[in-house]
Amino acid sequence: MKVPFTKMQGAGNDFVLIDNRSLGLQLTAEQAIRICDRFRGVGAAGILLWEANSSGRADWAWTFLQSDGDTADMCGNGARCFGRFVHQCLGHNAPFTFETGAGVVAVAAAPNDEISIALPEPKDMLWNDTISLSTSTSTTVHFANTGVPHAVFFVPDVREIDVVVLGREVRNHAHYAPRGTNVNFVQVLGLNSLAIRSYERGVELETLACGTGVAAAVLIAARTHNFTSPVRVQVESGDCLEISFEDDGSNFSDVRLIGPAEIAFTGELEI
Ligand SMILES: N[C@H](CCC[C@H](N)C(=O)O)C(=O)O
Repeated sequence: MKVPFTKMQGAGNDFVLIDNRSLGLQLTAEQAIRICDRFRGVGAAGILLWEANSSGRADWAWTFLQSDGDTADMCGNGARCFGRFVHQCLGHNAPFTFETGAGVVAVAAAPNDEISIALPEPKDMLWNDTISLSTSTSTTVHFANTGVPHAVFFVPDVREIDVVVLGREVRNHAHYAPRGTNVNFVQVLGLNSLAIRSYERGVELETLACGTGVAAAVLIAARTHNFTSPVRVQVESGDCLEISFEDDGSNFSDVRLIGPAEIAFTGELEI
């Protein structure tokens, strides 16, 4: 079966998008791994399937498969790419909602040809937690689930971090078992300005950007470094992502991720 796809990237986090509204495609883990393979397939961090929503809670739904073949509840950069893809296919830029494993996400066109998404309400936030690592027995770590789980470490210089080695240790740490966590190393550049490098579960490597990780880092910084909305975050690709939010001092709401989402190329998969 020939399946048309669009390869997209948002701040360097890349995805294969498929309009599955009428195809009835159900990809196996092996197929997803093959498609995402950078040598044998298209190459991507994940696959996003655009589907009809059956719950009545949103306009559309997606299925999100990562490059290891597993599913994940949410993806911030993927959601912006999904927004651009749906806009492109429908031929207009009207706001819409879609259902993810983490709840309903709202998409809107933003200035400068960017896309804005409203993330699910953050949960399980924990700051100034400690974890013992091979490099130090008591390291301060913060945590937030912004659709998917994120550990956050503040470091003096993100360039000095071995993201793959340290990220993998934390991702597989007993502290976050059994589901594991994404891991973010964050440098404060100034008030309301961060640089970040992220190790992603499901890709099992550093990626060039992680949108939900950026959101987690910003919300933690609001509590630990008095950050206020909006916050600009420099990601590993060199792009900048923006997070805006409402904060009543104890709860966050209306958390939005704004940034680029671009089509790289289109093609046909043989499935
Ligand atoms: N790249 C994503 C996160 C994917 C989620 C995933 N890596 C996991 O939690 O397993 C983002 O932009 O938010």
